[in-house]
Amino acid sequence: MAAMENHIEKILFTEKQISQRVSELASQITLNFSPSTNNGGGTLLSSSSSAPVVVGVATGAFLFLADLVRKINLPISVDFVRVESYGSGTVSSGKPKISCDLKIDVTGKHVILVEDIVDTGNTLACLFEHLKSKGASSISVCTLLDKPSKRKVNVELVGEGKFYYGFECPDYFVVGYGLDFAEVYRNLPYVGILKPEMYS
Ligand SMILES: O=P(O)(O)OC[C@H]1O[C@H](OP(=O)(O)OP(=O)(O)O)[C@H](O)[C@@H]1O
Ligand code: HPA
Repeated sequence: MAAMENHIEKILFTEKQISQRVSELASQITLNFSPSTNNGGGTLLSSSSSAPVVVGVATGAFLFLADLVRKINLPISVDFVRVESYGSGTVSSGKPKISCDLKIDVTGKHVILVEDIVDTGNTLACLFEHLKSKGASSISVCTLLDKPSKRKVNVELVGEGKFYYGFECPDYFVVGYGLDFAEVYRNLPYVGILKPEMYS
């Protein structure tokens, strides 16, 4: 067994499960943002409506974003924003800091924020305020993991925005597929829990 795998207590979501779910999410997004598609969810984007700007929240979303956008069949734009609130620990500082802003002007655009995980919701709340102040016409969220048991803040979706999520995450601090502990383990191809001694 490779060295890094020896650090893992349990795999929660396998590479195959993640890949399958990413395809499903990409299909849903493609359908919901296709011009003149009445997708059953009530959204009807006119053919003049521009394709969304997909914004990855660095660093954690980098793998999910890369896999997701390759499966979205729309002429989207891609950008990044960097927000930090966990540092090298497992508890949110409660004060996310935007340390790198978007390059693309999102005024009047549909934005899809791509996250690896929504945990307390602090990061999302901070980004929503930021994107609203920039005049995005709708803000959706697409997160691989949703951890509702830890939620402290809920955001109100903007415009026709929707909340897409891959899996509900149990109440553990998880690593892999972009998620880190102290900047390590992001390159694991699956999501899992570390052995207790690894967190110390
Ligand atoms: O809902 P919350 O409690 O705010 O947690 C979610 C955020 O925490 C992590 O980012 P982090 O600040 O660790 O930075 P990183 O993406 O560089 O790992 C994760 O990537 C999310 O962006
Ligand atoms: O469970 C988690 N793992 C890694 N990073 C995180 N950021 C918020 N929650 C988590």
